Amino acid sequence: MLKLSELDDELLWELQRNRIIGLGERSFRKNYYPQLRCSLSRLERFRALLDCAGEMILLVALPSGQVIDANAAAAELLDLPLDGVIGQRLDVLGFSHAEVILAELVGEQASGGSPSLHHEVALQAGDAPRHLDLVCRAADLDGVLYGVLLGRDATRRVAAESRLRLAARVFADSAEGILVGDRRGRVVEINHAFEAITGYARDEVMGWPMHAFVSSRHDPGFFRSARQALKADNSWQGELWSQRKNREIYPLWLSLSLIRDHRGRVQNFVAMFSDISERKENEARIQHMAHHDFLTGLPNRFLLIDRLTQLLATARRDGRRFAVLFIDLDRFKTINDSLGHRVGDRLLCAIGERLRGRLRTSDTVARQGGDEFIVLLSYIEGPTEVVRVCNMLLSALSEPCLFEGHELSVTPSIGVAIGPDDGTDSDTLLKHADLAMYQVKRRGRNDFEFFRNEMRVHVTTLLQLERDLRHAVERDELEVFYQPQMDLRRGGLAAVEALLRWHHPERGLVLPGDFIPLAEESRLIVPIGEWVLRTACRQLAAWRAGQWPELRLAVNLSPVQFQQAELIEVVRSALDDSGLDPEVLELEVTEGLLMDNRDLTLQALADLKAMGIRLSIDDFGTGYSSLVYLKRFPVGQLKIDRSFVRDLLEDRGDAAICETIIALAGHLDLEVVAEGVEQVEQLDWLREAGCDRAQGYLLGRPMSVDALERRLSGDAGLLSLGSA
Ligand SMILES: Nc1nc2c(ncn2[C@@H]2O[C@@H]3COP(=O)(O)O[C@H]4[C@@H](O)[C@H](n5cnc6c(=O)[nH]c(N)nc65)O[C@@H]4COP(=O)(O)O[C@H]3[C@H]2O)c(=O)[nH]1
Repeated sequence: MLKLSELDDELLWELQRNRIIGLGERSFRKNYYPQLRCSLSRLERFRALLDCAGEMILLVALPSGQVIDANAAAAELLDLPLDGVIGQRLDVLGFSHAEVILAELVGEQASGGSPSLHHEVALQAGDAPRHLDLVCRAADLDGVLYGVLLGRDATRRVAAESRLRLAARVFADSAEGILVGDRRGRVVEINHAFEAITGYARDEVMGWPMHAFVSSRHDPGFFRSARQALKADNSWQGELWSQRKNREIYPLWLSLSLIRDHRGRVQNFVAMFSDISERKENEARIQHMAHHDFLTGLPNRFLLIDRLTQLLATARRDGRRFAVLFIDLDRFKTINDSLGHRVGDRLLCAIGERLRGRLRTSDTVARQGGDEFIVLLSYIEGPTEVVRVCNMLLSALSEPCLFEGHELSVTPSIGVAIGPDDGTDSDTLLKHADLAMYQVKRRGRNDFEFFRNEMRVHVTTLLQLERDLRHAVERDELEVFYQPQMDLRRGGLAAVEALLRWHHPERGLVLPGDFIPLAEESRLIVPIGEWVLRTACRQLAAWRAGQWPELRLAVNLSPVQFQQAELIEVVRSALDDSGLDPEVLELEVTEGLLMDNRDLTLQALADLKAMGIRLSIDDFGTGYSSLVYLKRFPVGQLKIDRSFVRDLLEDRGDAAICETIIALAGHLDLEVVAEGVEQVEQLDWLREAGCDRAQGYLLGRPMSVDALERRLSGDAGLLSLGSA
């Protein structure tokens, strides 16, 4: 629409003149023209006024909502030229709920009232949506109904409100506790999490000083440094001890910030914090686990080394001595193997408790693993003090413990090293205490010994022996000897037991007792055991093909060999290679192995049975046997330990044990072999008692192949004895 102000005077005149029909020129000029001129000017001023208004003004037809007129602010707000606004309907111009507004205006007018209606509408004008605060009113102009809409851009306010709402939501729902303080640090607002963490309700704490929540554990220096950081950076973060309403002290992680006004004056404090007690507990638990033995809860090797290092440092500084006690439990393995790991574990815990209970709190009791404990006696006055402690521990640890109906007792072997005299670093001290302990074991256990320098020589020898053993197979230094077993029922040679010998280049013949434990410890027994089995199977096949077609073979298997997944494959392949029938092979295992509940062992025992191999229990009667195991496992033979055979003629107890084992085997349909038969009388006694086989020096020592063949083919051989 053309504005009146834009028309030049002449044109305006023409226009007005044409409109005024029937008035004479003169009369018009005289009577109406000044009046008209005045009205037009007013109209023009009014128009300019509307256009100057910052608010949008729309005149819309009702009920259609078509814009009849609009001011400049409307065009600007709608982001359209004015003539793009006029003539358009409100909904087309992007007004949300235009229909509702129009209906309300019509309704209001119809009901006789015409109050202003307030609406907040969204306006989809241009790219960015805007918001308007609308004041609407219906107006009847000369009988025609119009709507007058005054609108103010509320986009910024709506956005600010929405931001505020969001902030309020975040504040309320935050899992972190939030406290807002005024410029003097008095609480003016808290959120729900604050209430949940501290136990205080909102109303209780309003106006409290913020420092009321900090525990008195902190010294003034702590607050000083926090204040300095706040001053410099407007924020501070750190760990803090706080106190809940129930007086519980707990750790929290706090972020404190300052809010300043435009002149830089502190207006508010905002404290955001989270309860980190759980995290701290977890950290402490992990820390504890990393430094303590899982089973006994005692310090582990890491912590032990740490304490040992500290003792060494103080010893260097102030010259005080301390003692390292290396404690190993005698024959613990037998208990573990025979009664199971559960009983073994409980015994270890009981020993740990006893050690802890008998020593000073300043001393360290650690578990190295297995049945080894280490005690650090800090600051000792002299050797007599250590002797007194060792004697006390010897008697305390050997007191019996009662578990699940078993009365168990173990004795300790204790090796002592004095720091820093016997070593200036932790490794050396531990090694020397270990060496001393080893000497106790060799001397017969259940005692203590101080480290001496000569002990080192012995250990070096052992290490050398282990090194040599590694090469023994490839250097062809090993040999299988065979010891005959006599059939006591029919006479004659029933079987041979394969027994390993080592021809050491410097030491000469080394017996198994001196190297099998080393081989087991280093797991060298696995390849060596395989070599023995293959060699013995080949030899048996040769003998069976020749002079002794009925001969059987007994081979020792170490528990360590049962820990290799390939054991069954190795046995099968040794049999296949030699062409032997599995029934002729007897594998000797210890009683303890049957009590080993490890899957690998149980599976291997079952597989051996399935193959048809006979299992023989070596040294029967010396371990913690349970008859249940004899039933449960595919045992075919018991070997009476030679300690019972040795004195059976003199000792009624030993004779009774031999009789009982023979009777037991009879009932369970097992074969019995008596070991260590050295006298003809023993042999006769065993035969009388119903023992199936005998083995011992009387019938032949373990021998090389040649020696055995010579011995058994001679007149004084086993056969002649057997027929005696
Ligand atoms: N005093 C006395 N002793 C007798 C008599 N008859 C036999 N012996 C000895 O008793 C041991 C019997 O073997 P073991 O109980 O299986 O005990 C064996 C066995 O447990 C182990 N061993 C030997 N060879 C092997 C092997 O190839 N593998 C494994 N894993 N262990 C083996 O070493 C142990 C000791 O073997 P050796 O020194 O050969 O000792 C042999 C044998 O020489 C006797 O009448 N009187």
